[in-house]
Amino acid sequence: MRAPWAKLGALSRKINPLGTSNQNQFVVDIARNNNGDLNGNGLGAHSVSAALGETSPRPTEWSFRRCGQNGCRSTNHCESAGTNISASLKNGDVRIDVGGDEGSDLLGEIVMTGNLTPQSTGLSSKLTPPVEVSARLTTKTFFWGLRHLHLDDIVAVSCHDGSERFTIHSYPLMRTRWVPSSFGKPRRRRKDVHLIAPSQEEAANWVNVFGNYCHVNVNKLPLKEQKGASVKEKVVVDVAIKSKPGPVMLVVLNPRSGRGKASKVFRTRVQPILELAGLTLTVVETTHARHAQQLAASINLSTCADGIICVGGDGILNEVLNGLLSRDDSEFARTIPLGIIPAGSDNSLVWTVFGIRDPTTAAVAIVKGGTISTDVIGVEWHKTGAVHYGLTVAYYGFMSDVLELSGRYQRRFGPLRYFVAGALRLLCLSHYQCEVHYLPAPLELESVHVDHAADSVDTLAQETGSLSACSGVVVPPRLNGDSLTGIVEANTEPSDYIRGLDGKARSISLGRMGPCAEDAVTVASATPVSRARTRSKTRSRSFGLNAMAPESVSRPVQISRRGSTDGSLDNEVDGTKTRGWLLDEEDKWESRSGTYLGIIMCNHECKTVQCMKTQSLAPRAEHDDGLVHLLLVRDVGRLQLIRFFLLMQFGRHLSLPFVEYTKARAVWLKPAPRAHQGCGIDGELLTLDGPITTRMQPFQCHLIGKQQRT
Ligand SMILES: Nc1ncnc2c1ncn2[C@@H]1O[C@H](COP(=O)(O)OP(=O)(O)OP(=O)(O)O)[C@@H](O)[C@H]1O
Repeated sequence: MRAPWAKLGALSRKINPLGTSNQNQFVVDIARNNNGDLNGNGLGAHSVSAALGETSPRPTEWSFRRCGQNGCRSTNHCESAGTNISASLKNGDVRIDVGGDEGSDLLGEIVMTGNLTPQSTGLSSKLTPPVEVSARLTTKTFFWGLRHLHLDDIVAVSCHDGSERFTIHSYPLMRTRWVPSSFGKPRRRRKDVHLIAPSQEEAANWVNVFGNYCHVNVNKLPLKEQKGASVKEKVVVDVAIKSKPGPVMLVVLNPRSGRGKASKVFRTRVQPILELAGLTLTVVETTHARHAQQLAASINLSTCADGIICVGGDGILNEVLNGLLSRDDSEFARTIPLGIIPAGSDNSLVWTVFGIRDPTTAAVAIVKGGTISTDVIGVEWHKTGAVHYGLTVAYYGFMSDVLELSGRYQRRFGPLRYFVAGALRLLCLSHYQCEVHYLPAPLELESVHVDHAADSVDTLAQETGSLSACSGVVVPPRLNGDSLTGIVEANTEPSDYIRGLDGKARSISLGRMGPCAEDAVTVASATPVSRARTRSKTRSRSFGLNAMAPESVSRPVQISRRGSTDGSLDNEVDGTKTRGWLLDEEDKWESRSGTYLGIIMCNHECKTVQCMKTQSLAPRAEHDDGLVHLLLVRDVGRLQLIRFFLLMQFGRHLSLPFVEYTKARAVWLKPAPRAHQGCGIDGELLTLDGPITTRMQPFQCHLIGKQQRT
């Protein structure tokens, strides 16, 4: 692990405005400790010289200012991080405020300082007697002597009432010692730091302060630690140790996911972390497909109000989400945060949104808390009005065929089943005829989505009124009637930007496409006259022998809308009454028909754990941008399909001439009658027995954890 001093050294070199190599000309502001002792900050004279490089001479002149602020008189407690000591090395040019800058990601603000004796374990405890070192806890890191731990890696502190000992439990990233650093990846491993405070009160103080950042286990010191430790007779100390009860969560575990080792992974690597951090868990192992959905649909939510942890792949999370959203109290159910422990095959969501691919890191992230809100896509079956929700991707074509076949190889090949099924499907490649219509995202939505990433979609929907309410997308609150006109204009002539293609890529694609490509990429203009007739005519042509022939497809359906009592709108589509999906702003819909290899609707980037780090299905997508990222892959044969998947490993497949990429607000899809009828949503296989519409939902789902620091 790289020492922060090294970071500081790098920073000080970076910001030297004179560009000189003379490191003496710096003034370093060091957050003080109340002993007036620089060592107390973990930045002693040794550290400062280390920060400034080995060539720096030792500081010759130091000036100290004592704190004394806010009645700070404790011998080992100081919160006045703003008070600094200037350690003048020479005539200074640059100030580095080590203590005060939260954004610098260096050391954070000081919370507590003091002296502690680390207790070494094993052989080293016999060779080296314990030595008292200065310790410091900041808002980001805990330092003791020349060692440190990031607070994000600390999951709990254990102590005994009336003992001066306490133990910090952490899971930092560590390299295997005997493996050279250029090989092998650092992994999270448990590291317990046993410390002895000078007195019981000080130990209680330390534990209470740590309690603000992690769980406190009282009277649960590890047995190893208690052995030989002088746990004194319980005495009443002035400072009581505060320990809050941990969250109560439900764990839904799919024992069949991935290689079928989810149970083992959970018991050995995840459960110990969650229990150490004080979580009260109810573990349910699924016994059959849809078990998780039934469970989430029927469980008493008060038993898992703090969250539901899904152990498995994207499929099990999808089941839980759909179960929650199918409840009568779905408004409340969808506020329950969902945690993910990646033990499945793809684990696309947790890898893309959190940058997590191993169960230990995921468990630590859940323990540390926080949530990330992510969009939810809803796929509605027009015939029945049923809606299936997803968090990752919905697809039709080659990928859904592969998904269907891969089910047969789950036991034999585990996560590799997708490759096996993919290779087999490639050998006997099918052709997928379908009709697609989509509502492109307005330019404004594309450019402002980042501003609204933090806002709740619900709030925005309320602020923006009918447009967002109807289409289920986030519309910037500043849009008024005038700017809506702008959207209409922007959509009547879709720009390259709207289609997600830069000018160069677009011209290259068009150049390479030739007449055949033009056929499939036909943009329908607004044709309000005799819609119903045009539609039936179009359909008969779309699925005819020459499906790639140039054609302009008109609106897919005849819609009539009625307001309903609950404020939503009913639609009548081809005589079938459906609710909630609206082909609003009909004149803006664009249409495609023909033979495709894939129609892919992404909710986020859709990275896959099994592939390269650079792999991304929709490189421009964000998990909270309120848009469906649509990829249309035309039927171009095996070699081009292989090329597509190879370039996807580097996120460069969008520049292929047979790939059309669009940011959309809604997508209407209908496979040809005799075409393949399978559709995949987050790895769940569903049957298409008619047209479906995919669109963003006006609410988000909350995932437990925060993005991992790189
Ligand atoms: N006990 C079980 N037996 C058989 N199937 C199950 C069981 N529990 C869940 N399933 C089904 O297994 C499917 C796949 O589960 P999951 O997504 O967790 O694993 P995965 O497919 O390996 O991972 P990924 O979706 O990331 O590729 C789910 O759709 C679910 O319906």
